[in-house]
Amino acid sequence: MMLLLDSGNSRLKVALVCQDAAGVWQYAAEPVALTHDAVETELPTWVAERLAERLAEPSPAGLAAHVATQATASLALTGSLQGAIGVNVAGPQAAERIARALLPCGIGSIDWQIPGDATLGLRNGYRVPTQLGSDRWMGLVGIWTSVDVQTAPASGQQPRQLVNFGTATTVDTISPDGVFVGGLIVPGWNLMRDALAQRTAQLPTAAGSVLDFPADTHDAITSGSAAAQAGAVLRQWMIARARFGAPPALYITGGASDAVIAEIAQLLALTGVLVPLHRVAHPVLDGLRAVLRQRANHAIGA
Ligand SMILES: Nc1ncnc2c1ncn2[C@@H]1O[C@H](COP(=O)(O)OP(=O)(O)O)[C@@H](O)[C@H]1O
Ligand SMILES: CC(C)(COP(=O)(O)O)[C@@H](O)C(=O)NCCC(=O)O
Repeated sequence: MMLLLDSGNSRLKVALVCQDAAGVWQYAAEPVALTHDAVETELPTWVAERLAERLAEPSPAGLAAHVATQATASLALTGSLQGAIGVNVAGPQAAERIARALLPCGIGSIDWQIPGDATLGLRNGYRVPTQLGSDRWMGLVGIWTSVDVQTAPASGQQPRQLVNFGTATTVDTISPDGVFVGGLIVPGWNLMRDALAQRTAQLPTAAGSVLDFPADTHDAITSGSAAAQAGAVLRQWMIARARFGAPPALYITGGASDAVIAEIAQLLALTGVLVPLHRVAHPVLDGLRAVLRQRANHAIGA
């Protein structure tokens, strides 16, 4: 079993995966999102509980408590974890905290991924490839390779766009021939509203509705933030459609997706083209799964 980590600016997303008979790394449990403040207490417990469930050991709660409080986990647990691979955009302190939290689970080091020129046939068009956020890159690898996305695939001629409504909002485009051609970084849904509340004298932290013609302060801020988020998506979608001559397939992810997805759908409907919005739960973790698979294939010479 391997541990996958997606350390974003707000939350750490974690998954345990194991290889099936076909060599595909499958989720062994539903991935979880933890705040960074909770990593030291909750991460080792979560890992131990999931491992214990998988190994069908008795008293998972007891084992979890053992791992959380002791310097070393039971041999059966630690022995079943082969390692940890991840991406981190939350800074070195977050990485250290995660590494410390995983020591009792038998993880001595984490294989943090950095974007390169190409991964699994997807080419990185960033001017300095390593400057691209590793979560953005791994998310793109995820929608480029994921089995789950094959259920809602882009045709070979279609560009693909991954929109991540996280702490920041990113809107990234893959050309039909497999090049990440660039993308937007926009203040995220909550950052936008927080910035207005913190940097103006009169504006509150808004709790309004998204309306066409907002007529009070809360609705005006909420609608304005949703419009800015959706406007960024629509801009990239229209530009990519013009550039590649085909409507991009849109993949939506991130903690704040629910707040804005209806606004995007409404704006896209105004374009007169039917554009399905594909929700993807864990594109970054999916990308990491694909990287693991590639490594295994290389190891056996496939
Ligand atoms: N139900 C929700 N509605 C709106 N925003 C949410 C909701 N749940 C989480 N968020 C926001 O989503 C962001 C975190 O999402 P996540 O995808 O984990 O981001 P990151 O990868 O940057 O850590 C935060 O800004 C958080 O406030
Ligand atoms: C753009 C991001 C802040 C998004 O982080 P997130 O909201 O997912 O936590 C992150 O991917 C990042 O720090 N990127 C480095 C700069 C770049 O991608 O150009």
